[in-house]
Order: sequence, then structure tokens, then C-alpha cells
Amino acid sequence: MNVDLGNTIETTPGLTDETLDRLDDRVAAAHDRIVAGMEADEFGYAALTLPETTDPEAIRAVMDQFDRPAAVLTVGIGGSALGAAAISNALESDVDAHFLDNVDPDAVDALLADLPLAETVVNVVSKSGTTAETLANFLVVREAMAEAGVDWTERTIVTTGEEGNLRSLADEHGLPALDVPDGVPGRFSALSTVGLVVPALQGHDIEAVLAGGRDGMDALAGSLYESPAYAYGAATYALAERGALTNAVMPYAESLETFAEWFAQLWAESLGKDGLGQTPARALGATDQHSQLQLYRAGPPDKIVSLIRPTERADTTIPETDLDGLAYLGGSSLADLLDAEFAATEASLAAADVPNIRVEIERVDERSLGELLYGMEAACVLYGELASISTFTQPAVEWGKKAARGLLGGGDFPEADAVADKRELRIEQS
Ligand SMILES: O=P(O)(O)OC[C@H]1O[C@](O)(CO)[C@@H](O)[C@@H]1O
Repeated sequence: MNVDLGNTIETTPGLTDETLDRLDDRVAAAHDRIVAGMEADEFGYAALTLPETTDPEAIRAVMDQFDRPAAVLTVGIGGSALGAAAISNALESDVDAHFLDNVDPDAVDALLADLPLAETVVNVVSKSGTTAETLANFLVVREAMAEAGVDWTERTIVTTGEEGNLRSLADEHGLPALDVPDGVPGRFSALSTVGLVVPALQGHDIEAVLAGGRDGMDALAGSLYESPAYAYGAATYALAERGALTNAVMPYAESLETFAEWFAQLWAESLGKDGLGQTPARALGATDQHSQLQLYRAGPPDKIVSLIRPTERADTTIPETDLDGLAYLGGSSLADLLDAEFAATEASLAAADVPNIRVEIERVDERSLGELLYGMEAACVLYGELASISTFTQPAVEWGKKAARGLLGGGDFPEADAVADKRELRIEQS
């Protein structure tokens, strides 16, 4: 992972080489703190040692209990789905991967109706084992399998914490089960059992993903000028301090679209605390040049744009044409066009004084994905250190969970009463 900060200094008043140098002193101190947390296996920091602590053999031992499936259905939400989806959706496989990470009945029914349940492995993932959406979806999937005459206990893997509903279910039915690593918040668990079961079942090289993570670990250093991950974390923090409270993440590769979703949870749930944080906005290059760019260039000056691309990619030639005004495209290639769009967008943002950071990986493969995921996790941890944010918790999500549970009779929660107190101001279509 390479990071170019050139268009942050030039575009942001008050962010000079000198301020970056001063910030680098704080990066050195933050790095020491991070390394200490990693060495002590501290909650949260333990995520940054996963490339070394995750045992791919343990994952393979569970995979080997299944014939190569036609499809993998992951039932999990947030960090229990997005890491696996970011890796799986970036790579090709003849084993389909589906993610049930919402409880929309239309979508759930449509997916289950299409899935070859007898050739599907169900991968149920929940660190807490208590997440309503995941457990509800699993009960629905289990019933659908039973109705299809499929023995769900023969086709289900569980990945969960030491205790909880899923752990008891796995023990009761003797299901193959993997542990969610201790001390690792869900959104930081892509390089663990949580993120690697699906890629392993799809035949991907999970050892290479972990090797990419180790490349990221080796690249951590006490200076942002030596560590691309810290350069990204320090620059996004410094820009947030100067008003860039939205981070539009714009990969120029369709295969990285789900990576942007994964990044959104990491950045939002880790840094959104105490009135601080930077709002991740998911975009896709070149597509969103034709939808969002107007705002990025000419809207409120409160954004940074993260432009992400692989430097090597497959290619398709654009046929020669004599159509008026199109000759310049003929004989060129889609990759050339996409790279021209990337460079042009980068320059157009700089010309409008919109800070933007270039993030490059070699190609979209297992190793580069491992490095990119690790790099962004380390960047997030560093940002949290610089901003004195408690990066590894997410207390604000509990209110809504209690309210929903109370509304469904799952307990007595004052939050549920507050739902009933909603002030009505309805404007109805006459
Ligand atoms: O893995 P679990 O415990 O089901 O949680 C799923 C997701 O829900 C959250 O707790 C937020 O509600 C995330 O932090 C987590 O990734």
C-alpha cells in the first residue's frame, strides 16, 4: 500500500510541511503506544497482531469437513460480515458467496428461494452471539433448510465468542465452530477466522491474505514518512482538525466497492465518539464522478477524498471507431481511460482546493487485499490515538438495540418507551 499526501498540503490552508513534521512527533509517540498495546495483547490493539496470531490451519481444518460447496451463505452483520465480504467480493471464485446482513424479508426470501441449500455451507458469525438480526436470520435459514429436507447441522459452521447463544447451539448440535479472537472488535476482525472462513471455502489463498497483513505490520514505523498507514491516518486526522469532516472513499475498481463499505464501518464506528470523528462516504470511481463529484468540488469545503486504485489490472481494448469525436478513444483501453479519469479527478479536486489522498495497491489479489485492510486498520488506530478517541468501543449503538428489543417484548427497556413518545408531524399524500 502506497500513500501520496501531495494533494493534502497544497490544498489545505494551515497544513504545511512544518505542521506535518510537528504532527510526526506525535505519530512517533502514538506508534510507541500502539506497539505496547500489541505486545501486551491489549483489547483492540490485539487486532494489529492478527496477521501473526490467526492460524490458517485451524480454519482449513474446519473447511475440510465440507465438500467444496456450490455456495457459502454468511449470516452475520457489521464486522461479522463486512471483512469477509470485502475479500470475497474482490476476488473471483466459482463458489458463490452471499451475505445475509440485513432482515429485509423480501431480500431474505428471494435469496433463500434461489440458493441450492443442499450444496450450500451456512456460515453463522456473531462475536456476541446475541445480535438480533443475525439470530433471526439464522432461525429463518435453518427452517428453510429443514423445509427443503436439508440437515442444517450437516451444513453449518459457527464463528462466535466463548459464550452466547451461538456457542451453546454449536455445542448442543456438535457443529464445527471457530472462535472469534479475544480482544478484537468486529470491525477489526477481517484478518481472523471472522473474515477468512468465506475466502477459504471459496478456495482463495488465505495464507497470502495474512502475508499481506504481515507486510502491513512490517511497514509500521515511528514516522508517517516511513509508514503509509500512519501517513493516511495522520493526514485524515489533521484534515478533520481543519474541518474535513467527511471522508469520501472512492476506489477506482468495482472489485473494491465492498472494501469501501467495510471501511465505512471501521471509520464511523471507531472514530465517531464524543462529537469527534470523520464521516465516511462511499463512492466509486469513475461512476461517481457523474453523481457526487459536483458536490465534492463545489459543495461545502468540509471533505477529503480518498482515491484508491490498483496500479496493475486486466485490460480491455476500446475498438477503433470513425464515429465523430470518438476517435481519441479508439485503440486505447478501458484501463487507460480509468487511469486518465483517476488522474483528472485527482487534479480537478486539487484545482478546487479539495484535499485528496491517493492510495495505491499493486493489484487486487489476496496479498494486496490483506495489506490494504491491515493498513486501513492501523491508520484508524493511529487516528484514534492522535484524537484521543476510544477507538475500540461502540457504546452509542446499544440504545437502538435495546429499543428494538423492547418493542418486540424482549425485555423492559426505557428506550422502547421513548419510541412511543415520538412527536408526530405527518404530512400525508392527499
Ligand atoms: O458480531 P456481533 O456481536 O453479532 O456484532 C455485529 C456488529 O454489531 C455491532 O456490535 C454494532 O451493533 C458491531 O460493532 C459489530 O460488528
